[in-house]
Amino acid sequence: MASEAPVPVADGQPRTSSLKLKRTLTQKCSAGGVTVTLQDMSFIVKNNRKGPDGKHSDLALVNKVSGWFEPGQMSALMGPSGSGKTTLLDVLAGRKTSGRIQGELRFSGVRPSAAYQRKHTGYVEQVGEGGEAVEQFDTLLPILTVREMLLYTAELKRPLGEPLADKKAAVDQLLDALALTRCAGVRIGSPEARGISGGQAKRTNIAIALITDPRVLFLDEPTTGLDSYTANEVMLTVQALARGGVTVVATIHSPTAFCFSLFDKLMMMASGRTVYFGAQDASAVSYFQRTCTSVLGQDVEALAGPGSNSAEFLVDIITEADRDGKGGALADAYAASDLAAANAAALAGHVAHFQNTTLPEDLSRELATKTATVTPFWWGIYIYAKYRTVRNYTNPAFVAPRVMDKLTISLLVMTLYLGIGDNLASDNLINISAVLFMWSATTGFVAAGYIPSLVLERGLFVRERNDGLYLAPTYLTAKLLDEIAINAVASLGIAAFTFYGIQLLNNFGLFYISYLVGVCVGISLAYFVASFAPNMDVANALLPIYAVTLMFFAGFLIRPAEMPPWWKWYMYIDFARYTWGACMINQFKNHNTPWINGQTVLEYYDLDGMDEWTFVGYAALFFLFFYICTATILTFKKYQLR
Ligand SMILES: Nc1ncnc2c1ncn2[C@@H]1O[C@H](COP(=O)(O)OP(=O)(O)OP(=O)(O)O)[C@@H](O)[C@H]1O
Repeated sequence: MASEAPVPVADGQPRTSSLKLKRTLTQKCSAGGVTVTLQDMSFIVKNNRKGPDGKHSDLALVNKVSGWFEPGQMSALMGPSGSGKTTLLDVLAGRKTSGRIQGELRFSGVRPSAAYQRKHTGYVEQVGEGGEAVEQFDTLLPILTVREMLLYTAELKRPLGEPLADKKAAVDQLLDALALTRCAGVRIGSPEARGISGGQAKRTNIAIALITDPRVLFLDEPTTGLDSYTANEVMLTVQALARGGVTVVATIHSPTAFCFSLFDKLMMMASGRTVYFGAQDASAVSYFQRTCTSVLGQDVEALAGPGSNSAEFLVDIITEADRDGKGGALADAYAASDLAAANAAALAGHVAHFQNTTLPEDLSRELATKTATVTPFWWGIYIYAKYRTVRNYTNPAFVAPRVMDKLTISLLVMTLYLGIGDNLASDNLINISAVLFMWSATTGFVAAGYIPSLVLERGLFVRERNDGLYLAPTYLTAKLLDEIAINAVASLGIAAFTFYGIQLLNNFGLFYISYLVGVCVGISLAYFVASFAPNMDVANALLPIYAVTLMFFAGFLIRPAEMPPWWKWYMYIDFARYTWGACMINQFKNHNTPWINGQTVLEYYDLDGMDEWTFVGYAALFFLFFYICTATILTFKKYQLR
């Protein structure tokens, strides 16, 4: 493997069109690169440890860090574990959801909008921490192949007006550049049904971050969990991107000597402060040799002898100093050094340069963007259906639970109550009321089956929303439509089977629609619970408790007239009362026999004078209510406190 020398690319200047490394990588974007400047950047949180005064004081996880990252170069953020590298990267990429940011962050001299940072920078999150390759799948869709995953992302994140052929070409280039062509047609898979390898999953995540040809690419621990060959290969590809004009900043822990040699610039941190910012070459090692001798009183010359890995040497001496409580002294030494003075002058030069530079129009527009997504709401729904719904509907693991739950209940109900529906003898009325009650109330219980679909793909949702693929309501609507369509078909067959098997009376259409509305309310209820429950266990415990309350207050187990006044209100917010009530009115209205007057039955359950379609409408309002609540939670809840 061989690396390339940096090619300076000025801001606003076209990036090089192609590069020959191990593979050819073509940068389609001819717009300019971006220089990221940071002046005295701090990130402050409330310390989660109480101070001597018993209070939680402010703590700077990143403390007055300054520097710049240029297009065409690859910069490494290094330092001991917990030194604030990821925190700084999150600040640069606009991914912080808590804390206070201070200082000046500018992209090509412009303060970027939050939407710009999310939409136009590529960000590969740290996944697979501790070498756990499995976690790298959390942000990918197991049902899609690698190519489909990239095309799905391209269709959501690249401009709507771009022809599909161009999007496909961009995907093919990325597959080639990241050595994913051989596994392009392989399903991504999951821990249960393995598809691609951990290294391929990592490279797929990088390809996703590159799908829009971003001008700036942030990578958090891109080589974690990869073997040294794959790590080198991935970083070589990233270097090719940098040489193509992308500004690359990566946190990196223990790079191989080869990986480390690919970086042009180094920002070393300890306890949130800069201890070195400068070139990644022999000067970095000699800087620390000098500093350690003078500041720490340690002769570290021998450690960096020939053949030693300089990345290891640098991280080791900083980690050791930090553990000995001398990280601050290293940071002070840097602040007082000639290097820091030269850096400050160079940074001031960069800032001044941009004050006198007119940026290309498209770059200025990008930097000022206020919209978080590239494509509109309806397109998000269409793309979800095109890639995910179509695949879901041919996946037995998706279809079977959605049909089997209804089929099982229907078979049970049918065989238990066969042919009793048109027998209005007084001793049969309770059976008819009971079967309609069970039929309606079970929609709340079976809804628990829809919880995993939201909880288990939370990592994916957070990543895709952060990347600006869609807004929360788009995702929620697409998922609900996916569920409603399959449930509408399954419910039709099963409702017909039940209605005619039991020989219920009056309008089958009402019976079917009221059941379908009940199923839809159940799904939106499940999503609502899944949206705020911290995990599957909590969600699975909450929903059945609520479903039990629905049974009590529907008006069958205790009649409304006998409900204590302090509980009666609950009946009105019980959607099972409306779906069951609609079926009861449908069954008994206008049915008078020598033995019984249908109206009397309805009066007995306090359903007289009600309209069945109005009841269905009331039930549908619960769907709307849960939908609005879920969309609000998905939009505003900080699933990752970072
Ligand atoms: N509220 C808080 N109070 C005190 N310390 C905190 C708080 N939030 C985060 N930290 C600490 O801030 C530090 C910065 O974490 P960060 O993930 O940025 O480090 P890192 O250098 O990327 O580490 P690693 O290499 O292990 O990923 C950690 O030591 C973490 O424990």
